[in-house]
Amino acid sequence: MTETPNPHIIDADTLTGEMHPIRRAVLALGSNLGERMASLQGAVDALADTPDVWVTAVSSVYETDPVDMPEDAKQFLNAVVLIDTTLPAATLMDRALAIEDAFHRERNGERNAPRTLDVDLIVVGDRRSDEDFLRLPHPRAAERAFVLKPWHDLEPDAVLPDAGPVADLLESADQSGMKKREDLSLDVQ
Ligand SMILES: Nc1ncnc2c1ncn2[C@@H]1O[C@H](COP(=O)(O)OP(=O)(O)OP(=O)(O)O)[C@@H](O)[C@H]1O
Ligand SMILES: Nc1nc2c(c(=O)[nH]1)N=C(CO)CN2
Repeated sequence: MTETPNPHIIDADTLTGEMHPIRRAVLALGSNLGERMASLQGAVDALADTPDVWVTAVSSVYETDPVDMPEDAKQFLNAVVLIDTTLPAATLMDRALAIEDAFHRERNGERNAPRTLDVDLIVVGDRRSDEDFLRLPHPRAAERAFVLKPWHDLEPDAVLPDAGPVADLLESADQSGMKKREDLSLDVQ
């Protein structure tokens, strides 16, 4: 499937018209509604099926207390996926939103609403962006244990640009309310 970059954003790569370099990206997945594992596995499969995206690692699955959500919000399953990609970051964002939509993600305009599937771009190579449509690095990743812990499991030496080593961020983050689900795992095709 060929995808068109979001017309509202002109990626630096798009302007050059050159072959895109391969970049590593870190994506965070979350689900707290419906068939949570099916949604997370579906997201991994959809990423793996995306042309010019190669899934290189998938973390363990963590069950986590909802953070900054309504009191009656249900527990999340969270995981992190590492990919290599030649897609421009804006195209990857479009793809992430399309994958969320495919899993019946309903948007009511509220941030932090319960969701069948959330696909967040945490970092995409050294790409920086400060648009509403795409902020990179993800502005709230540095304090989210549900992102940092599975990422750290996969890449103990990872660094979140502008924030610091993931290991240090994780030490400062609130890790209560999250536990590894040893009985669950995500497959990579
Ligand atoms: N790095 C990013 N990853 C995912 N979505 C992003 C990113 N930067 C900007 N967005 C935009 O944010 C919107 C999605 O917001 P959403 O409702 O999923 O927020 P949220 O998941 O509730 O909160 P949070 O952004 O804190 O995870 C989309 O329109 C998307 O284009
Ligand atoms: N535990 C947990 N809490 C959240 C999550 C999430 O994925 N897991 N996502 C949010 C908005 O993206 C807000 N709060």
